[in-house]
Amino acid sequence: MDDSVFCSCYVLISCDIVKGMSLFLPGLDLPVPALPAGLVYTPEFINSTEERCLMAAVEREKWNREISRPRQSHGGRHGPLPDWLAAIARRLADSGHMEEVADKVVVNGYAPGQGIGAHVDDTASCGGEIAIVSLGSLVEMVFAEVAGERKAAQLLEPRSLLMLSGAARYDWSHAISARRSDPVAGMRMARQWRVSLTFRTSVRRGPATA
Ligand SMILES: O=C(O)CCC(=O)C(=O)O
Ligand SMILES: [Fe+2]
Repeated sequence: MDDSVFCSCYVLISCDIVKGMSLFLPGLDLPVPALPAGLVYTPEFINSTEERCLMAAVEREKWNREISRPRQSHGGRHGPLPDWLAAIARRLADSGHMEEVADKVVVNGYAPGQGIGAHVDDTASCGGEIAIVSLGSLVEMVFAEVAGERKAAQLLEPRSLLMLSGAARYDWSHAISARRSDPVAGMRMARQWRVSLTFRTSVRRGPATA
């Protein structure tokens, strides 16, 4: 390889490592930041027909795509989950991905360029397992240790399932950068309209004691 090409590649790669981005570097034995414990990624959790049906169900919600990251809440204090979400919640438990059947779901819509800031999901109202099903577009989710410096990233492909529990749920924040493309195999992949379904369980509080 011409030295100047090698140098510019090396600088780009070094910057990516410093930023903690995920890398796919065939033939180069460079460290990739470790993912948080408790993060389990499953590609193709649903099939493409199911994805289309779920997208159609979501579209019935009449999204306002003009507002930043529109979202809809189902279940929990809003009542029982609609059938199309209850079926996925049941499948998450039956397939062993979740210990409990999720009773609430947030549906997030993202136009290209929209993201979600770094956060840890509310611990007072949500249990220890979070399941995110992605529809429509690939996106990179970034993770940052709350009481440390470590960072990591995971590509979320359409139809995938991301499970967060343990350290990944409580000790690391997760975020999606507000930008129009994501790094894939050394290239940039343009985002499309993306919808995520985030399944959680309500924390049930016992009766107050005197
Ligand atoms: O859209 C996603 O994949 C993540 C959503 C999320 O983190 C949340 O609603 O708390
Ligand atoms: Fe979240």
